[in-house]
Amino acid sequence: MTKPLFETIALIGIGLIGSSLARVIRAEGLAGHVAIATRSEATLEAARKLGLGDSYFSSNAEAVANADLVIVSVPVGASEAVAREIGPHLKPGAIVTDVGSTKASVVRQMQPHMPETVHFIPGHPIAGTEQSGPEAGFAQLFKGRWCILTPAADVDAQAVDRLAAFWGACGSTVERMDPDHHDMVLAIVSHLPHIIAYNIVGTADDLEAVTQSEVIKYSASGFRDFTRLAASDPVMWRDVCLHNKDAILEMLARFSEDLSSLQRAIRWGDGDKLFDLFTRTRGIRRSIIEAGQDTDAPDFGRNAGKADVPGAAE
Ligand SMILES: NC(=O)C1=CN([C@@H]2O[C@H](COP(=O)(O)OP(=O)(O)OC[C@H]3O[C@@H](n4cnc5c(N)ncnc54)[C@H](O)[C@@H]3O)[C@@H](O)[C@H]2O)C=CC1
Ligand SMILES: O=C(O)C(=O)Cc1ccc(O)cc1
Repeated sequence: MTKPLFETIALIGIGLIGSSLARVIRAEGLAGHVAIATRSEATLEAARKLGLGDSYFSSNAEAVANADLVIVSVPVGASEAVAREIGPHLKPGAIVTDVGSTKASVVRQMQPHMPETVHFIPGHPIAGTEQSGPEAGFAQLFKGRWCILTPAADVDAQAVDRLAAFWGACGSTVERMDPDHHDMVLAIVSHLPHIIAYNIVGTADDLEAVTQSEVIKYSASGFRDFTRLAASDPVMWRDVCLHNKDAILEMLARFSEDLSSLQRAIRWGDGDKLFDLFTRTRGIRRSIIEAGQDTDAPDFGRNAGKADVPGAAE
């Protein structure tokens, strides 16, 4: 039996991401001991029933006391409170990381509470679903996905390599990035799509009063895709919006400008403009699938040009 990557891992927060980590850590033998802490007693009890860890704590501070790796998996708005609690109890030499969907704000919230004796390396697995809670997790969640680490320039390189090796063992490919750059990129590829989904489903719900049950009755797959994203956890996404405010507002401004331009094209019957945009975006979808980034989608890459490929027929 090979030695685990870490003797003790503490998981703070045991929802979708924390419980998926617990499962992959167990499946891959990445820790000798997994300590779990979470805010509510009911969630801690659920984690215990699911057998996700080796020890369970109501106190975040107690859970981290002996840990070599601490992974904070809570809504980004709770990062400061957690860092304040655990800071004085961290073991010297420990690696402290998180999984939050925004990074600059997490650094601002957590860094001041980190003692100099620990290695603080923020992270973000680009992997998730619209589900939340400890029952929703699964060990394969991170497989074939990216994980972005945003360490400060002066962080110990060996500690960063060790954390990268951990994510690699979870099945992810690791990239390093500056926190502000991360926030700008994620604003367009993840945060805006969720905001647009919340908005369109909200608009349709408002229309429901006018159209009675037609919104549900005739909802086509396009609208259904939006409802999946719009079913994502309200606390998590409230916090993402509040904690990546600048980047999201900048991307929303760009988005609104482009939407106005599309609106004009429709109003003035500019079919060429519509056709050109729709052709360009179809190419983007295909290149994502060719790059193997969408495991649920039909494989345009292998079957390109064949008649039975959805969307390929002209
Ligand atoms: N859901 C997703 O698809 C993804 C989420 N993330 C990020 O992962 C983090 C966790 O998200 P999920 O696991 O989806 O959320 P979740 O709602 O499933 O779980 C959050 C957990 O944090 C706990 N918690 C809240 N405040 C706490 C505190 N002060 N101390 C200890 N525990 C506390 C809750 O009890 C719960 O167990 C968030 O920052 C989110 O932005 C990152 C990638 C994907
Ligand atoms: O469910 C989906 O489609 C997602 O986009 C999951 C997701 C949500 C938040 C993240 O920070 C990363 C991934």
